[in-house]
Amino acid sequence: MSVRLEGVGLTHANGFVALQDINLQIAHGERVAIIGSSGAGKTSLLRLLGTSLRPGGGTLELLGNQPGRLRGRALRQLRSRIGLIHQSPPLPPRQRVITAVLAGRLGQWSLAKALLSLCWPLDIDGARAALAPLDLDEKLFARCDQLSGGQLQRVGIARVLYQNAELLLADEPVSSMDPVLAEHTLAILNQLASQRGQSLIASLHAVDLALQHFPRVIGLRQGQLLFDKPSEAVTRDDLQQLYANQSLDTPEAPVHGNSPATATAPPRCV
Ligand SMILES: Nc1ncnc2c1ncn2[C@@H]1O[C@H](COP(=O)(O)OP(=O)(O)OP(=O)(O)O)[C@@H](O)[C@H]1O
Repeated sequence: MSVRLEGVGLTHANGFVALQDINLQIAHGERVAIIGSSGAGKTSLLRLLGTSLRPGGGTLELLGNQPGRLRGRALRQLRSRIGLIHQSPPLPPRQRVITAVLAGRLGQWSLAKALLSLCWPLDIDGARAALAPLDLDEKLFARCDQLSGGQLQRVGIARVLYQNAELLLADEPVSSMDPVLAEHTLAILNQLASQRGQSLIASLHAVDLALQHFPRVIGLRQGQLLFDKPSEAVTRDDLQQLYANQSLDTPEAPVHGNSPATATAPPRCV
C-alpha cells in the first residue's frame, strides 16, 4: 500500500477538528482526486500524508512506514520518497528555475552535492527534461520572480517530476492556470505518474477535471469521507450532497462549535 489510514483524526493546534475517523487505502500506482468544498479538510489531509502534520489518533502508514515512529534520517528518507506539489510553490523569488527544479532531489543527494547544486546546477539536461513536457523548458534559466502564477505551479510540478518520488501529493496543482492549460497539465501529470507507476493524490476544486483525469474520487465533507468510489460511479446526488452548503442554506450562520461535526447549521424552522 502507498497510503493506509485507519481511524485517523486531526486536530489543529488551536483545537479545530479538521479530520475525523478517516479510513482509506491507496495502492501503489493509484491516482486519486480529493474533492470537497472550501474548508472540508483537503489540504489538512494532504499535509498529514506529507508528514508536515501528525494525526491526533488512529494509524497512518505511508509507503510501508508509520511516520510517527520515525525520527531523523529515517524520517528524511521517507520524505524524500514523497513529492509535494503546492498550490503556491514556496520558491525563493530570486532563484533560477533550473535550481528550483534540481532542488527536487536535494533530499536524495549528499550534503556536498546538494550544496554544490544550489551554487552550480549539476544536471541541466535532467531539469530541462522535467520542464519539457510542461512546455516550460525555455524558462530554464529564468528567475522565479519573472514567472506567472501558472508558470510557477508548473515549475513546482517539474520539481516533483525530477524528484521522481513514489507518492505524489498535489494540493490544487492547476488552480492558477487557464482552463486549457489546467487540462493539459493535469493530463501530463497523470500520464507521467501512470507511466512511472507513481501514486498520485490531488485535491481539486474543478470537479470536471477530477472526474475526467482520475480513476478514483474521494469526496470530503466537514472533515469526513462522504464517498470514495470510481470516478464513473460518482453521481449528481453525490456531488449535490458534497457541496450542499449548510451555512449558506440557512438564514443564520452557526455561532457555536468549531469542529466540522459540530459546526453544522441549526435545523431550519419551516
Ligand atoms: N493551521 C490551522 N490551524 C487551525 N485551523 C486550521 C489550520 N489549517 C486549516 N484549518 C481549518 O481546518 C479546516 C480545513 O482546512 P483545509 O485547509 O484542510 O480545507 P480545504 O478543504 O483544503 O479548503 P480549501 O479548498 O479552501 O483550500 C478549515 O476550517 C480551516 O479553517
